[in-house]
Amino acid sequence: MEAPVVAGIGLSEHQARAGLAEHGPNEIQPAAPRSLARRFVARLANPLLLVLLAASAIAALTGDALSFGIVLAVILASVVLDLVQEQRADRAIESLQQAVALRVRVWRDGQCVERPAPELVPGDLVQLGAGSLVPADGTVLQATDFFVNQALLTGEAVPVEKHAAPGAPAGSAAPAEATLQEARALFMGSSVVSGSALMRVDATGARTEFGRMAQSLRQPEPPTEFERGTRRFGMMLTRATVALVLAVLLLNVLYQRPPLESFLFAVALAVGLTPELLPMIVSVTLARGAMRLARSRVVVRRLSAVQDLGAMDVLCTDKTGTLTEATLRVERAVDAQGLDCEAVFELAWLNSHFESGVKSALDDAILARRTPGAVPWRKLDEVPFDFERRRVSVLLQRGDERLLICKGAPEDVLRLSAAWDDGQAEPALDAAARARIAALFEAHSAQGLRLLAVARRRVDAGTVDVSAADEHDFVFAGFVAFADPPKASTAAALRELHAHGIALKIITGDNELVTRHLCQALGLRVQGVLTGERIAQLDDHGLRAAVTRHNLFCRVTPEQKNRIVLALRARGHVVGYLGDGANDAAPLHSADVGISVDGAVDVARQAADLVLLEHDLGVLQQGVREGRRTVLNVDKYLFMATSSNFGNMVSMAAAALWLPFLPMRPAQILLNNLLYDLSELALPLDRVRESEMLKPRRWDIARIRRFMLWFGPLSSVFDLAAFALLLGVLRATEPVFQSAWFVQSLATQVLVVFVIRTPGTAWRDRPSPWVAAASLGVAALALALPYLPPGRAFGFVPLPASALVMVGTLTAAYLVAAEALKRLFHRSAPRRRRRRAPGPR
Ligand SMILES: Nc1ncnc2c1ncn2[C@@H]1O[C@H](COP(=O)(O)OP(=O)(O)OP(=O)(O)O)[C@@H](O)[C@H]1O
Ligand SMILES: [Mg+2]
Repeated sequence: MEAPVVAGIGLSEHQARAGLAEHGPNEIQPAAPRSLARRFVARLANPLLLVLLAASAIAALTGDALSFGIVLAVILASVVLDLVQEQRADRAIESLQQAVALRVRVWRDGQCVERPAPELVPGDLVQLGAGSLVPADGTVLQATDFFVNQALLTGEAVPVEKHAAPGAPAGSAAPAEATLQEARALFMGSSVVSGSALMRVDATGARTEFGRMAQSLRQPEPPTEFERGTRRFGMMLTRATVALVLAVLLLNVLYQRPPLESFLFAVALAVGLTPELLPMIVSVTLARGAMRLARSRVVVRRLSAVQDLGAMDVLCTDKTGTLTEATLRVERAVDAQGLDCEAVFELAWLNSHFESGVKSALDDAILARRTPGAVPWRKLDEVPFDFERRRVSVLLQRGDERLLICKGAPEDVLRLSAAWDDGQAEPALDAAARARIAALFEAHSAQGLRLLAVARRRVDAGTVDVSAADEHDFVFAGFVAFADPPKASTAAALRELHAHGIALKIITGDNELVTRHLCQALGLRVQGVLTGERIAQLDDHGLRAAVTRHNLFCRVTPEQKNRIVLALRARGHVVGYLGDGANDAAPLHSADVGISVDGAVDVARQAADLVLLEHDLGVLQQGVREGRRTVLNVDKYLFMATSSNFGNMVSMAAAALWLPFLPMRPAQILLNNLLYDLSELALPLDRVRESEMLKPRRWDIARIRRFMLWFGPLSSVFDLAAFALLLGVLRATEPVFQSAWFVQSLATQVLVVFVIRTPGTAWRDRPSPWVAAASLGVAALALALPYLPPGRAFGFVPLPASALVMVGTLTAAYLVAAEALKRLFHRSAPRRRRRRAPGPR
């Protein structure tokens, strides 16, 4: 149906629902709804499990129905365990993310309402204003001074003006091939720089230009360091597993063991080796971190950002509203001679009043100082603000009089001025006058006052529109000075970040003097200042060399902000970026962790991984700690998986060769594995040592590999001792051997957590009660199983006293040895190069 053009009508909710059913949600890659059933199937599609199922089904056919039943039950139990945990975490996160999803103002049933962007359908009428993201492809129906940035599609950062095509029948369909240059065509992914417009949605989701482009490029987000690490680790174990299984199979065939049982044994070993809980442990720890952060009103939009936050060692931030109060105050308005002057303020006020771009904190302060009365001026046109020009001009009319008023960064406005206003006349702006004005600017800046310069020019009565080319030969009027005090909480928050090993860099569009003053107020040591001018002369290589030495970047353009972040990343830093403006969108996106605030413009908020709902930097430090906790707890899991668990499986494979029977039956191995997994469920809840929290925590696969090489053999030594004692001294029968070995293997695997979980002394560093309960509980269960009826089903028999003593002694000895080895391990840790973090004195 044809959408009516009149704002105030739009689609009805009924039509919108029908449209949604027809066209689907307005999303580029609609997240496939992952039902529990589908996840379940996906999990079962693990080739290892399938092979195991098939093999035990064959075993069932040959008469061993019980072991098939057990295998099936154990597999189901572990898959369900995993799924339920993951599903719960996902739910909680999703509901959090709803809170910061992109919302649009759309006309429904004759009223302008706010709706999530995915609910838009073709035909919807959408209201756009400065700072909005264009949520779909469409046509401009009405516009006032409406400029958009289409850089995402064209790569060109200069804002282009869009308007309803003159004479075009309102509401007519968009041409089939709407080109980007077309003045009334709007495209998803562009952002509104200034002005306002009513837009009719023509295409949504994957059918938009942006959707098509995304489809053809289809660049999945590059995996984070953490994801790469876990994947590589998984590969490493998989390779080890495959080699082991093949070797066991081959040798069993050589020894002419029963092929089916050998095969089942090998596959069960492989299942035991796979850290199948790793994805769940990672997502549950991350989700827990995210939920804790939510309590401090921080919304995590990308879950793995929590971990990146823990790894972050450099935080870049812009200045206004993040380090300083969100609201500024006009201190004074002065003329070119430094005298208080209301006329200067009046010009600034007119400029802010008529400007239609994103109202910055500076505009808010100007507008707040005076209550608007009747304004004799009428606005004709505007050259909107952008962060490259750093100024905004409006063209006003009063009777025959036409005035172009410009306000912006003092250096630039001064450069564009040819004369100055001394109250009576307009003398030329000679070198002496320029020097005087520059000195005035510096004197104010050095007191921490932010200055905007104001200038004007009379233009011919015939002029109705202006562009950036008209911004010249101004008459310099004066300055408006703003107080931009640091937030009360900032200094403490920065000290905390510093104590946590994070270097701070300020990247601002503002000038050096003001920024230095702020640093002083915050007690931040200035290591070096790099200005936008200087950065423009550096190539990427030069910038890379410079970024680490400087911690203040002033008068930089949005593109330079991005270059700085990329240079820091290229130097191997894990970079966080905190910002709220349209000029922060690109660096927010390219940083490892983009952090924005709730009041930020849409582009910035949507580019961020984390959104702070509360304007308090203190929560950042809490986020950092959550991130580090995650990495540390995931490390514990991996240390566990690579020490006893891995060692036990390897020993079993080796033992299978010279034992007259299997060291454990396939079903017993699976049960062993399931119980071991159970004991680890509480790991995400574990405490971590304070000393461990104070350094950035990066994924360190080399360290885990080293750990494996130290602890794997230790475990094997004790395993082989057990085998030798059981067989040689205790003369154990097959069921006794298997029962005893089951108990010992499980006890060592689960109890070693108390040793591994801390680099300190095991008994001085208390674990979370959950972890303690889970480990002790599983160890007790293992001990009890041979005496319980279900244990019989698995082929366990009660242990003779001698076997019990042996198991107890060996387990205790193993734990003591592990504790000793751990100290050596942590003491011998290769020292990482230390980076000096600039920060508070
Ligand atoms: N509304 C405005 N009108 C005129 N000039 C402006 C306006 N907003 C910003 N400017 C100019 O552009 C410069 C850069 O803008 P802004 O300070 O917002 O950049 P930023 O990099 O986000 O810095 P900050 O750290 O202060 O947030 C300002 O220092 C000021 O000179
Ligand atoms: Mg800013």
